[in-house]
Amino acid sequence: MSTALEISALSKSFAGVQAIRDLSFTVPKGVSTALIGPNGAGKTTVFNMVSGVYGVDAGRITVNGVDVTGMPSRRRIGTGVARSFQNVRLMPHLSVLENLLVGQHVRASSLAALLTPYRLIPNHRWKREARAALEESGLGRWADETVSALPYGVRKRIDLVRATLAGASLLMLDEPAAGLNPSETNALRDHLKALMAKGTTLLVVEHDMHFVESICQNVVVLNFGEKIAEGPLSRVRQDPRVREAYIGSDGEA
Ligand SMILES: Nc1ncnc2c1ncn2[C@@H]1O[C@H](COP(=O)(O)OP(=O)(O)OP(=O)(O)O)[C@@H](O)[C@H]1O
Repeated sequence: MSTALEISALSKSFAGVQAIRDLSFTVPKGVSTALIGPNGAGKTTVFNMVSGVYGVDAGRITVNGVDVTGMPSRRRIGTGVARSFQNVRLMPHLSVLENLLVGQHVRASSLAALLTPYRLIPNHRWKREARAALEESGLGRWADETVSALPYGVRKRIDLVRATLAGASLLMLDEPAAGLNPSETNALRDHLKALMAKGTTLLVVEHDMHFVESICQNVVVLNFGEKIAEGPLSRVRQDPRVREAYIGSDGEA
């Protein structure tokens, strides 16, 4: 089975604090995976290294077979990885469609393509694709609405459409269910399942274990920057090291 993400012997410290220590794990294509662990375990640091926000002190990161370890953040999208942040990063004063078109620019193959005035071309290919992706996700009716006017759960899902339109086959989600009400959580879950059915692999940091269980086939557990367990959630939550790590933390495993 080919791999969407391979992390090998990764380490990172900040001013003497070892945030990640000799971490290795693999996300096979099609096996959506959750990175879990108590607060401060190092989950966000891993996300930041995979997306290129932080450099690594040691180790290697491979996305879809391409070594991205020293690659600038903006070039990593070309390898098929995209990240959705906990706080949705859409431009609030633009319409949904405009936000998606801004995201599409990362796909521009040349300066000429980048400068194409898509606003002046009513049926620009990117516009058609963006509308089709919104329709497919059941979000078509919001296409021309200003983002700031939309409910949070809808914005969150538009952010997913943005990431996948930009060509992501490995989608990293930072606490996707945080701040959503139950019906928004269900809509998000359905949306993610539809993306997975189309071949997207997820890497998720999430504290809601019911949500993790419903979308991830595998979990990797971190504690103090080290991997302490790996496997299906049902098995991992029985692991004595995992149970011990969560005692005294406000998390739930
Ligand atoms: N930019 C930074 N500067 C200094 N220390 C940092 C930085 N980023 C993370 N750390 C430290 O690295 C460790 C891991 O933090 P990280 O945010 O990755 O954990 P986490 O598992 O994502 O936690 P949470 O569940 O609370 O978000 C912590 O000790 C944290 O204080």
